Amino acid sequence: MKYISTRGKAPALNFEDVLLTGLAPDGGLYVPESLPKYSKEQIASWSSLSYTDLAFQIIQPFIGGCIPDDDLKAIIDDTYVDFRHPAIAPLVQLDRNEWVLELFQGPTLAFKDFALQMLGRLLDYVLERRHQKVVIMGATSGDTGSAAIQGCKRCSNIDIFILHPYKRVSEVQRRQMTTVVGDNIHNIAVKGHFDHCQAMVKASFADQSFLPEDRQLVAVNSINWARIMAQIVYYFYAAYAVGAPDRSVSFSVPTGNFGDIYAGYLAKCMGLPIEQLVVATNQNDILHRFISGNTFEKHELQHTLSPSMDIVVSSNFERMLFDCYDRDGAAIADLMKRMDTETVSIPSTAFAKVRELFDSHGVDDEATVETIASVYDASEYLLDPHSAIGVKAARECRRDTATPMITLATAHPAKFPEAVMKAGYPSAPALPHHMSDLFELDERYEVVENKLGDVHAFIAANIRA
Ligand SMILES: Cc1ncc(COP(=O)(O)O)c(C=O)c1O
Ligand SMILES: N[C@@H](CCOP(=O)(O)O)C(=O)O
Repeated sequence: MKYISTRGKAPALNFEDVLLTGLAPDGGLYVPESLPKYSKEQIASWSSLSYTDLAFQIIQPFIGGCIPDDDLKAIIDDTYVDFRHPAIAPLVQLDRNEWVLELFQGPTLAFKDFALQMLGRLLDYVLERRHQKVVIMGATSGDTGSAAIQGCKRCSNIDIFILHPYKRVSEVQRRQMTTVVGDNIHNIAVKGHFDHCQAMVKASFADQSFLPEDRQLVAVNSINWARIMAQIVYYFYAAYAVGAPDRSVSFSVPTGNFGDIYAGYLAKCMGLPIEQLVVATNQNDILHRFISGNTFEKHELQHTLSPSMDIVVSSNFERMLFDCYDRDGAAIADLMKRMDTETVSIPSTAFAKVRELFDSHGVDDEATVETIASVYDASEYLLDPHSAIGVKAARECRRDTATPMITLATAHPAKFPEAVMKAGYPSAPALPHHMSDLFELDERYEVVENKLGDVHAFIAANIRA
């Protein structure tokens, strides 16, 4: 298996090299040169596998022989041992043919754990084998950061630097990052918003001269292909539970950086019968506006009750557009440049493909709170604000009620007490037992101006020899 850049000008890499990078040198994102495609019979043959056995079947072809099968199996098994539910990704029924897939049963209470607990183990394995040390630089709106720190904290070959927007993540999210002790772990609170943090990470891949000569940057954001790969698995797993592949299934996905829903799109390309893929956004609705009207226009970032999705520029949309442009790297490079500075529409043939693949809906704070309240009233099920956006969008976009509609519940409500209490829930939802001392632990983080030079200086001063 080889990986190529969406901008067509970078050398193809194998899995191990793609794991140890972020953006391609031409500024693009790596994608598999070709995807494995499975028949209905092949997909049916995996329907009774455990989560980890299914993960092995889905992931193994993407590794392209870089990791022996037995070692890969051990990594996958170990990844999910700390998940609190035996099903790993349990499905909960809200109504007739309406479900939520709980992706928050991992150690840091968000869907990011599915990929980042695996990424940490994959990196540890590969770096030990290569006797190599790397620097991780990641941007977070709250959830990627804690999952990445949790996944990488024991890796002696990694120094990890996580940038979060100062005062713009929930207190639980901040403490999940800043209370983890380790001289290889650094939290940087940038006086800006998530897009500033993400832009700094991307710019750093283009010029790594701030690092010592023997180090390279590795991404933990979903620009890293390995993140996407691990997220494909739960689409298959959930679909089996509601009758696939004999029956089609639809998914609604709370969307920010477009990584999670892109994994769903890949599952569909691999043969899973997916009827609808609903892109559910908050008020930062650039994707909803684009999908519904073919106008890509950046608005100012808005701070919402679903802060993890307070994102303007969605990294992974480029991977999607690459396919809609028949994998024309030069055209994507030009489009991306224009999307940076102008309002853009894409040619009707490419847009028709986008429309065929996705439905979308934008949900404001008021509707988010209403959805949390109405679902709780109807079924005593407490949604976090991001998952509530998914449920609301699913209800708005659903084409038929005969097809099961699964909303990805991307975070635990205890991470976002403000939104949940606005919806009438009487108190802050309890944190799971393993986090019960979160508010008693000391925090450590550095507040830094929104300047790339200041961030680089902090990183350079804190990399271990
Ligand atoms: C809780 C939560 N839900 C949804 C999302 C959106 O996922 P994606 O960025 O993969 O679109 C994020 C982060 O981006 C998140 O943290
Ligand atoms: N919501 C994310 C933002 C970063 O997205 P990623 O999936 O590209 O890492 C977060 O919680 O940090």
